[in-house]
Amino acid sequence: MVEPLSPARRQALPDLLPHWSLAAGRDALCRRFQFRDFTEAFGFMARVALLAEKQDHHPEWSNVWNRVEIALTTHDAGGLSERDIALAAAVDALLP
Ligand SMILES: C[C@H](O)[C@H](O)[C@H]1CNC2=NC(N)=NC(=O)C2=N1
Repeated sequence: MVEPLSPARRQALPDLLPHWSLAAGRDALCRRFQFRDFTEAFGFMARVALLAEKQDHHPEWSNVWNRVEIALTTHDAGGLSERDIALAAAVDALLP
């Protein structure tokens, strides 16, 4: 079991992760990414996959050609946890 995100950290989310928003109807952080083409989008996904394995925390995501949508939530916590913040920040750091 993983600790759910504290109310204070939850309140800080917009400052901590300004590019991510709370999903409608579920406790998840989401962000859409757009790239030049499929090769770039898939290259990004490959890098995120390596991060996910390193952090043992895995995204829910979809890809349509040059677009990637990521949702982060912690199944073991039944909602957001610090693991989602850590992975979102690491994903952001991949981008220029
Ligand atoms: C056993 C393994 O550590 C867990 O199942 C991990 C793997 N990746 C995970 N990813 C996500 N998003 N949530 C989890 O609760 C989770 N748990």
